[in-house]
Amino acid sequence: MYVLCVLFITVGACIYYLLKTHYSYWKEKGVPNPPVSVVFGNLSESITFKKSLGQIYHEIYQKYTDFSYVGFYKMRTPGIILRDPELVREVLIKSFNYFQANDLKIDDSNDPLVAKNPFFIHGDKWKHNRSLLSPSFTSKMVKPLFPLMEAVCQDLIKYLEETDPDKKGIEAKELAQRFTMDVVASCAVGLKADSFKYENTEFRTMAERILSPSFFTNLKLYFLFALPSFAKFLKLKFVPDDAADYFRKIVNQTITYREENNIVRNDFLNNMQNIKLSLGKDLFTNEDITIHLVGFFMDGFETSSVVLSHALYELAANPKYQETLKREIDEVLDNCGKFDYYTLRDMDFLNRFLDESLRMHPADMFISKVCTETFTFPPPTGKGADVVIEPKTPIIIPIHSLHYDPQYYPDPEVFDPDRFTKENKAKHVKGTYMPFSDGPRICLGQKFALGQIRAAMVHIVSNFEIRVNKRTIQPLQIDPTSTLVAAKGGIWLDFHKRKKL
Ligand code: HEM
Repeated sequence: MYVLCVLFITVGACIYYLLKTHYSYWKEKGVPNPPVSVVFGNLSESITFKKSLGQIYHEIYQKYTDFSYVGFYKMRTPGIILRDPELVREVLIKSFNYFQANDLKIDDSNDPLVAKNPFFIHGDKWKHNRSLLSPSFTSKMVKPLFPLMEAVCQDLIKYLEETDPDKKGIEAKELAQRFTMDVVASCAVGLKADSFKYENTEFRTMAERILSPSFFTNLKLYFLFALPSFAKFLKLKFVPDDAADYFRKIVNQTITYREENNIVRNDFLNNMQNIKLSLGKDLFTNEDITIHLVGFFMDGFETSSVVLSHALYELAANPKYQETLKREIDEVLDNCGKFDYYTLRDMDFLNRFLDESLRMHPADMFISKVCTETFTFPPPTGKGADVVIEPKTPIIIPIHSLHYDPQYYPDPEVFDPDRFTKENKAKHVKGTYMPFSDGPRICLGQKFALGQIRAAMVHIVSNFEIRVNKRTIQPLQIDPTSTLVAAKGGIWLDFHKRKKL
């Protein structure tokens, strides 16, 4: 018994020593890092969902003010959190080739419908797919989709007119999800998802199986982001089999119907059919089309809902800006008679407002790249030896932290659209504002996303005065269980119909 105890303690001590020495990686390189817990590194509070990964990175960013970057341990893997905007630009733009991969591993054979989504791939495969998709996301291609977005805006207004007569409040994220779901279904594949009419259409149920935040989706995404090897072992996937089969069926049926009836509709599916025609059906198959359609949905639905719901909150919380926007809308209508893609794109106050809302509430608190070839960083204090960054090192770009750093945005908690006047924008330090990221991998769907968000905001403010319902926890707090940014307790708003003059 005595021998067993000694053996047990010795083995335990050895394991502890090995784990502890493993965590000396950054110290040996002269890079500061916060204290670690054995096994989980710096992520232990995220395991229990006490803090999200974004919140943990933000706290580290705020503590190490004298350094251009900080080391940390993603479980046992040494990673880096950038603090210096110049280094952020180095990683995202100037030395893109060394950091071109996102830190997310997808098992192609287990998750075939995300295998070619640009977000998850890199190298030549990424270049090829990005160049195939890019033409579908230019202003010229998004403009014809505007009438489809407007049709959904009409459904949204009708829904708001008929819902919540006793003003218990409408949850803005849920509202925004219905809106973006219908816009994506219509603009991607020509389907009427009817989310404002019915609670559970098949399209909505299947689409929500992919990304809509629930406890299990968040848990699954957490494993995929923080413990990719474990996620692989469990065979976790972004797109469950039934949802994958449903989208395959929709694509095959719609393509067959359009081909047999010579139907040409200005939408994403039509662009994909044109690629199939130019490359040939063996090089670009219906499965490829399904992959890109699901990608459109995965990349665009939840992100746009987050941004729209927070913009609606800021309108409600700042009545004077809401009235300024209403006046701008009235002026545009007086001058042009109606909205179109370009008139909304060029509305000065609307854009300043949205830029500021995206500063305070970027959908992703951070993006995570991974070093693919050995690279050298200057020393984190500016003095001493350069630091060699080895392949496979995760590099965190802390979008939220840069947006809230008072040296770049004074009084960062104050909502102020004037930060984004033309003159003030020119003074921003490069590399400090990036709700859509930057460089060759910058969000492909930015124009589409902003188009639909502007359309919804303008239609809502034309018809309703928005106020914050008392169910909203103010100031907004970040929900630590959510992968993308979400407000704890939800964003509850009242919509009061404006009287027509
Ligand atoms: C307001 C809504 C949106 C926000 C805030 C947003 C933000 C982002 C961010 C931060 C990235 C990461 C870029 C990087 O890895 O450096 C990204 C990538 C991407 N986004 Fe968006 N996005 C939005 C909407 C959309 C929409 C509507 C689509 C398409 C319909 C889309 C398609 C993509 C794609 C394909 C990528 C991967 C690009 C690449 O790696 O080459 N996004 N987005």
